[in-house]
Amino acid sequence: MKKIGLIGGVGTGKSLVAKLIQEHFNAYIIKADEVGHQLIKKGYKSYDLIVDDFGTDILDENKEIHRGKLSEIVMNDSEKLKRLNAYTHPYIYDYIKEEIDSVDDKGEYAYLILEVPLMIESGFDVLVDEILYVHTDVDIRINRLKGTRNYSEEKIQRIMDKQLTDDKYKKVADHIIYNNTTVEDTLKQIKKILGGGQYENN
Ligand SMILES: CC(C)(COP(=O)(O)OP(=O)(O)OC[C@H]1O[C@@H](n2cnc3c(N)ncnc32)[C@H](O)[C@@H]1O)[C@@H](O)C(=O)NCCC(=O)NCCS
Ligand SMILES: Nc1ncnc2c1ncn2[C@@H]1O[C@H](COP(=O)(O)OP(=O)(O)OP(=O)(O)O)[C@@H](O)[C@H]1O
Repeated sequence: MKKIGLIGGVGTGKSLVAKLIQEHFNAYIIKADEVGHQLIKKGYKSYDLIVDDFGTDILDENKEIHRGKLSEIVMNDSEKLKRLNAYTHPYIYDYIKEEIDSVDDKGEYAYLILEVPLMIESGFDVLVDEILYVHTDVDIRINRLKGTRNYSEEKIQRIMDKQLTDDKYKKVADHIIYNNTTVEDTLKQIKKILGGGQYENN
């Protein structure tokens, strides 16, 4: 099983690329964002660490962490973001490592796709064999995110400021996918990279 890490800044199209790979290839997908959302729920260690530090104002009526409120706090304060990362990343890493090992043991998949926005910054790259960077120009990302996720331009800019520059992403990438235009064009590039048709579903 080849393990491929998907990287790229907010809104570049990592989820789209993961979905296309899943539809067209024999691939198992892990999304670090979703693992992170699960592991900050009530009952997990990260929840306790976060609430101890940031207080109960970040909780909703069910005493779960309100991610929008927490995001407002940490995306405006690099020190606080660093602390949030320290409360979450080690647990996300361990969870993902275990999941990869278990998928590998079953031997059912040709590819493992790991989507982590902070792959390099957080050292998750040791879990994969190759890195695929999804690039989309900033103005296109802003328009897409404003349209589909209701993010404000300021929020998008603040998140981008906390992430690597395009040049740094490019430097660590084994492959680059340009997702500026159509989904069909992006799929064509994916097929070229994973290629051969050997593991294609159709
Ligand atoms: C800040 C939180 C609460 C915001 O949750 P929310 O549901 O609003 O956003 P979501 O998780 O979908 O993230 C949206 C995008 O923000 C960016 N982002 C998320 N966390 C971080 C971070 N720690 N540093 C930089 N960018 C980040 C990513 O591009 C991500 O795709 C949440 O992202 C979080 O708990 N982050 C810390 C854990 C983490 O780093 N997860 C990313 C995978 S390792
Ligand atoms: N080629 C494309 N054409 C049109 N819309 C696109 C294209 N690629 C992505 N989008 C849209 O842009 C938005 C961002 O894409 P996506 O969610 O895949 O990005 P992401 O890199 O996974 O973001 P995040 O870092 O926040 O997880 C989505 O609403 C998606 O539908």
